[in-house]
Amino acid sequence: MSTRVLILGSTGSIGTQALEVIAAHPDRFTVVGLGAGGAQADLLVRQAAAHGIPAASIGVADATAAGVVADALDGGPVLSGPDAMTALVETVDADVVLNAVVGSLGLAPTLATLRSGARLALANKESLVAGGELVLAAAAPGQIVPVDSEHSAIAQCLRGGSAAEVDRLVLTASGGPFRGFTAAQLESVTPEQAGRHPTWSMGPVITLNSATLVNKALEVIEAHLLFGVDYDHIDVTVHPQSIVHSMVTFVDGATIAKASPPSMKLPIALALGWPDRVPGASSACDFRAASTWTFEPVDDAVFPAIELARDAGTRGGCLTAVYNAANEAAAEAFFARRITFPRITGIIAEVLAAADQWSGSPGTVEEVFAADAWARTRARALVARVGV
Ligand SMILES: NC(=O)C1=CN([C@@H]2O[C@H](COP(=O)(O)OP(=O)(O)OC[C@H]3O[C@@H](n4cnc5c(N)ncnc54)[C@H](OP(=O)(O)O)[C@@H]3O)[C@@H](O)[C@H]2O)C=CC1
Ligand SMILES: CC(=O)[C@@H](O)[C@H](O)COP(=O)(O)O
Ligand SMILES: [Mn+2]
Repeated sequence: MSTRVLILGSTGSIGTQALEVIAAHPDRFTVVGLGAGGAQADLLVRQAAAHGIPAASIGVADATAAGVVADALDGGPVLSGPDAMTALVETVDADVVLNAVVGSLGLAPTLATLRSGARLALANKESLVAGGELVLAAAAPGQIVPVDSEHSAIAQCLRGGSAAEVDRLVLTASGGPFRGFTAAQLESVTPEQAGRHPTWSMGPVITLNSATLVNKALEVIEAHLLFGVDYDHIDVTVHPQSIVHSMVTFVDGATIAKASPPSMKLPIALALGWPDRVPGASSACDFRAASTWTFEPVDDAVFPAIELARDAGTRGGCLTAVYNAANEAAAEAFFARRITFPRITGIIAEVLAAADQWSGSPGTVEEVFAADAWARTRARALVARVGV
């Protein structure tokens, strides 16, 4: 039977690649619903037409764009407004929900998916980082399948093994466009430079997060939550080729690595079809040709994002939500050229330093939203105070 897939964030980098995977495997997957923000209404309309999605199974956050989409489809209203993704999850019967929206606004749809019983193919790492233990508590065993390439790699390395055998998780990082830069050089880098990722083509926010190494920082928290491994047993190594997507070192000294050329189609297809692999999802490494893989330590003095995340994660509670929200606000300010690149992590550090009241475990999702809102307000105040 075909797996029914609901895609949140269908117009983005992950969403469009997921639709290509599904179109290439019509025998295995069927799209049953689409959701997006509304910035690309034309694309959403084309996707709906191509996959035969009725208006009732479409969600658009922006109300004006929702009207445009509904008019173009000529089939009645679409779900709209800030809760449209959650409403979509609650309305559309799906076996798998791919959460590929960007930012912690993905938290409510993540929780709605877990409530629905569908498998959550999770690209939106921010929802797990923000929701933390609350998300884990809402999930049935195995209900969350990671799409993020590193976590997909680790899940593959762990197949068939027992948790007691794991010694360390090793996340690989490309190092981003500013690998090897000094702190002084980072002072003058631009959003355009930060947008040129050396190995991956992705949406603008995760591309900037890769440049600051905040992406890797979020991924350390994501790995801690998904695999239950302590922060001091999670390493990050810079691997500029982005061929080894992550590794697991076991108690007997063995390290298992997962390697493939950099393409998100493999982890997307695997998460949609989990636990089965989808033949031809990506090309494979060609070991008949010479190649070189290198690994080097992170320069934590120049790129403090990962250490800040370890600290926030270890302090616990809502501080990972605070970390993420401070970053989202600071990234917005960097895109608007209101702050310099190093101020992004500077602001995260300052917000976290003042965030002791958020170190308790959240009892409800409203507490997470409150921590997120507090951190954004605080970060924006720092932006306004300092400027470029
Ligand atoms: N791209 C990649 O290779 C990888 C991405 N990820 C993660 O996947 C997620 C998506 O990343 P990516 O695809 O690159 O991002 P993009 O910016 O390319 O796409 C974001 C998607 O989210 C939608 N969106 C924006 N705001 C809202 C909203 N308020 N409600 C509903 N949908 C909204 C956008 O719709 P629209 O633009 O039409 O308004 C778009 O479809 C992120 O969490 C990222 O960290 C993880 C690993 C790899
Ligand atoms: C493809 C993917 O999973 C991204 O999260 C990727 O890892 C970003 O590259 P960096 O290693 O530069 O953060
Ligand atoms: Mn990743």
